[in-house]
Amino acid sequence: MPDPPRDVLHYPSIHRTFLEPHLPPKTPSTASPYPFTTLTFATSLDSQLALSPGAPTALSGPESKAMTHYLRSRHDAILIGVGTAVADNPSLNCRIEGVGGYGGEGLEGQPRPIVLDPRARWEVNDRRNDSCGKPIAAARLDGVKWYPLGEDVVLCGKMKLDG
Ligand SMILES: NC(=O)C1=CN([C@@H]2O[C@H](COP(=O)(O)OP(=O)(O)OC[C@H]3O[C@@H](n4cnc5c(N)ncnc54)[C@H](O)[C@@H]3O)[C@@H](O)[C@H]2O)C=CC1
Ligand SMILES: Nc1nc(O)c(N)c(N[C@@H]2O[C@H](COP(=O)(O)O)[C@@H](O)[C@H]2O)n1
Repeated sequence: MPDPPRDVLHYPSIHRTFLEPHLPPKTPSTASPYPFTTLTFATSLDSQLALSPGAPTALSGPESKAMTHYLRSRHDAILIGVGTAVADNPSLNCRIEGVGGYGGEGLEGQPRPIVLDPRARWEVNDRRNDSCGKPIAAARLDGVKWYPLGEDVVLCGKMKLDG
């Protein structure tokens, strides 16, 4: 088996046990028509998300970063806004040990990246396709249509753009 990439992250089983009640069930439930959604973000002590608008800022320490990637492994998709896509050019893959590309096979445990981009500001590059191999879906909200930019369609339901 090839060595995992150097940026592989480890998340201890004791922490996984603690998180389990807050995670989507491993067996999908049909009880709700809505997706199981988890909001995750890092803030500074003075409640900032970034040093300034558009400045990529690493706030998480190693344990928190590993937890974020474990959460990614337990969700089907990871959704960000277009400002974040433009500012950070994020990978949006999962780098926890055991997922596809990090000791696992194929795309196992890799979330699908989704960028909410109602005015088509984001210039798509191929970085995310390279990193996790899944097509990217960018959503335009006007007219409640969804425009897939890869081979797949991601259906997230209808959304209304105010104003
Ligand atoms: N520290 C952390 O954990 C994180 C930090 N960030 C940082 O946050 C900053 C960007 O975040 P945001 O300002 O939230 O911008 P954003 O552009 O990432 O997210 C806002 C989203 O809301 C949509 N939107 C705006 N008005 C709307 C409306 N009326 N109806 C429906 N959708 C609407 C926009 O199209 C956009 O997709 C960046 O600097 C990024 O680095 C982003 C994610 C996590
Ligand atoms: N968990 C967390 N900690 C931070 O300090 C952050 N700045 C973020 N930002 C979010 O993660 C994205 C970067 O993802 P990749 O590591 O490139 O895959 C970034 O775009 C924000 O959504 N998160």
